[in-house]
Amino acid sequence: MTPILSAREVSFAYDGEPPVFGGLSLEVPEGRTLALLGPNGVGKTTLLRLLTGGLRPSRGQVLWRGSPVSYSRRGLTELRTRVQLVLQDPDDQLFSASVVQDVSFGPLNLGLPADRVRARVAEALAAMEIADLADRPTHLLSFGQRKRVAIAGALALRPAVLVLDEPTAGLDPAGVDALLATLAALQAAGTTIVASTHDVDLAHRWADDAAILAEGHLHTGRAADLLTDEALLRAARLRPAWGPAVGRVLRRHGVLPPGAPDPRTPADL
Ligand SMILES: Nc1ncnc2c1ncn2[C@@H]1O[C@H](COP(=O)(O)OP(=O)(O)OP(=O)(O)O)[C@@H](O)[C@H]1O
Repeated sequence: MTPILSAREVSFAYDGEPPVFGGLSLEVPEGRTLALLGPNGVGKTTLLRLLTGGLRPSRGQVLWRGSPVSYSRRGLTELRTRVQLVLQDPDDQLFSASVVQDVSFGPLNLGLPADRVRARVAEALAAMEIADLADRPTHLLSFGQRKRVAIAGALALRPAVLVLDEPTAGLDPAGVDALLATLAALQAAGTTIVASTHDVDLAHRWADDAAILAEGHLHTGRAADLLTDEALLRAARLRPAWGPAVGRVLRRHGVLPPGAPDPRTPADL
């Protein structure tokens, strides 16, 4: 099946800087969740910006449903109505006076009528559990609250692909659980989700597929396989996931039958 979004042999360098990476390829299958992992500064944000049209590859192509993305104003507008990037720092994303104004911005920009904008905003605020913040000035909110507002702003556009740069950084544990529940509901409704993270446990718990960027190479595969590859995780300065480590010990002691899957959470265990 043609991936919904892909990068083919993509290279990128910021102006006057050495290349961040060269010749990376990635396929994002429709309807699945993909976690992007790798050490600080390896180029995860850069890759996410390339996939969402914010940056243009120096070489190679980004493809939407198998067709190269057009970097014309129209091509980029089309891409961005389908693919939404939520930045790591909400302050790079939020600029309106109140929460409701910020979350309304995208749908209003699409030219939707006021009642549909209101419905989408209410739905996005409810999904991120911030309906009570609707009329608050954005700049007075906490970091985690602003992060949820930024995600709600993307959800209000009902993208086919939601791309999140370190979405759980700065959220409290209940906030992480709420976000994962929202992402699960979005995936059940058909949304494809890509998220970068340094948290291998989270990726193991959440993602179908994984991509690990380390030492200039992008390793891709099923999350269950990639996130149990200890040598690769070490090269990417990542800690092995909790679930596979526990699974290995339990198998060694005969508590878990050989073919049984690793636990993903303590509740699973
Ligand atoms: N606007 C920019 N101009 C020049 N260099 C940049 C710019 N943005 C990022 N870089 C450089 O590009 C490289 C990749 O940065 P990027 O933010 O993509 O990494 P990352 O993997 O997301 O890191 P982190 O895990 O710390 O968020 C880094 O060396 C960074 O210094």
